[in-house]
Amino acid sequence: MEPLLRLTGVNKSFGALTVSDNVTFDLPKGQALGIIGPNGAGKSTLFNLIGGALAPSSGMVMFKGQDVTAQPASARCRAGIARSFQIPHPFVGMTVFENLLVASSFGGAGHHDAREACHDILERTGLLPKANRPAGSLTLLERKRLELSRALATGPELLLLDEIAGGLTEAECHALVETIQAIHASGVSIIWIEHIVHALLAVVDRLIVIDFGKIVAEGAPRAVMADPMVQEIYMGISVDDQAA
Ligand SMILES: Nc1ncnc2c1ncn2[C@@H]1O[C@H](COP(=O)(O)OP(=O)(O)OP(=O)(O)O)[C@@H](O)[C@H]1O
Repeated sequence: MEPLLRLTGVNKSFGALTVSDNVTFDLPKGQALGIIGPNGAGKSTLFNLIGGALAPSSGMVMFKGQDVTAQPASARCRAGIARSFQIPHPFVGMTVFENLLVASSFGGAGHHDAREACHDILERTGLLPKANRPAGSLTLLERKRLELSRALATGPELLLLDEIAGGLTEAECHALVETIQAIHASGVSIIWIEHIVHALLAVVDRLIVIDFGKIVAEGAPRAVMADPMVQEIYMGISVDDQAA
């Protein structure tokens, strides 16, 4: 079966710095994929390349069997790729509901009734009680939920989540994980970059590790995390320390 997303030999450099190094992987429809790696490894850049904020130096991005490599972010959003950003930047002077209405007008969801669709999304993400509040008055958790809601309002088939659990308390993180699990269960495919590994492992079916722009490990999440090479790269535990 054709994958939902296919990256083939994707390269990106900023001057002499290679931040995406021959990245190749498939995302089957319905999968939740986690991406981890040290700071500066090139994870957010990969989202920029998938979402269309950046064009690769070489390589190909295919979505639903179409070559989208040359398409801008707006076209990829209409095609069904939505993204949440590491630092939420809602329209702070607008209400939560208005923020969703704006997002829904950019996507390809083709909602029969956009207001009803936005209402339903806020109910799913737990933000309905805040629908008429200005986005600028929200707490960090609520802003993260709004970021997620705005991405959902575009009607995505693929949701890219960039460190959405960062900065939350343990209880807030747990609540957000439950929301993301429900979104995944509703049929949305997910790629989630996250440093909070236990949150990631509660959702994803597969894990990719990136270091210096390269995929260095890939597979079943717990097997990948148990790989001594991954522990050395990601957690600073050297293979020698473990042997000692
Ligand atoms: N537009 C740009 N111009 C020049 N360098 C950039 C640009 N965007 C990112 N970089 C550099 O590319 C490297 C990878 O950045 P990226 O944000 O993709 O890493 P990351 O893995 O997401 O890191 P973090 O976990 O800290 O968010 C970093 O060294 C960063 O400084």
